[in-house]
Amino acid sequence: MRVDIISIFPEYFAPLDVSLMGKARERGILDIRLHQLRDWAHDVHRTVDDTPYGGGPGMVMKPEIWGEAIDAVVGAAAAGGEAAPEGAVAPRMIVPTPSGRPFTQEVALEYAKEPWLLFTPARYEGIDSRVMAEYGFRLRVDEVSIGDYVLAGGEAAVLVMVEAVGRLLPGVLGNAASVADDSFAPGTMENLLEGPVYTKPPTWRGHDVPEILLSGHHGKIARWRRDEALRRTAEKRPELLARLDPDSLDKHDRQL
Ligand SMILES: COc1cccc(Cn2ccc3ccc(-c4cc(N)[nH]n4)cc32)c1
Repeated sequence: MRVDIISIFPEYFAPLDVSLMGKARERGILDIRLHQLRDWAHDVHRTVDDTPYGGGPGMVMKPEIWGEAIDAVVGAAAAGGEAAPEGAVAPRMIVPTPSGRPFTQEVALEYAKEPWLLFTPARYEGIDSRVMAEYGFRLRVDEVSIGDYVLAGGEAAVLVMVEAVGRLLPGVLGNAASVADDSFAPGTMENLLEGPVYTKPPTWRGHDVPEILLSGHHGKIARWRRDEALRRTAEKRPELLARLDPDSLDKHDRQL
């Protein structure tokens, strides 16, 4: 998967050089390319923002700069300037914003199927809306929110999304099963929160690991883990239980 990120703070993405994402880049599973938006600002101060039409606080990011940057990044492939990933003529353009559709595991799975993503994290009060209109159809623009709180810009949201999507790509996680066991992943534990996890020592500062986990009885362990997931979900995210397929709950589940 190719990932292009256009930002006035490309240094914000240094974390993508380390850990799982860093290894995925080294192994060629992820091809992440960073672009400094100001490289397409031609005035001496490399200005990327201006005052909002209609007045109001803050500044808005200028459409011309974004248009030139996106055309350069996307056009280079479309113009045959370089091999587009897996024949993709154009990327999916993803715009982080507080007013977007919720970014969920389902959306991460949707993005993980794309050969090429273009992230356009903004600053100030956002990007002139005509940019999303200009590329809406051709780049299948998706405006997404990573949560109901307001960040200072889109870069942190891009870090979150690249990690959530990157870990789903084949070969990135050592233990492929762990993706299938994710909370919110389709399958037996879907839409349930993770239960508690333990490792050695069996006792630590007077806290014992639940006996069942030391029993070696895999059927009972699986049952205990599902019970804990159901309990934790009922306690912390009851609304997720309402989304569960009733047929996926057995007699034992219903007794909890
Ligand atoms: C656009 O409307 C805004 C209103 C007030 C402040 C800001 C700040 N800001 C600028 C660019 C930007 C990109 C994403 C986010 C963001 C995403 C989520 N889930 N929270 N916050 C916030 C951003 C924007």
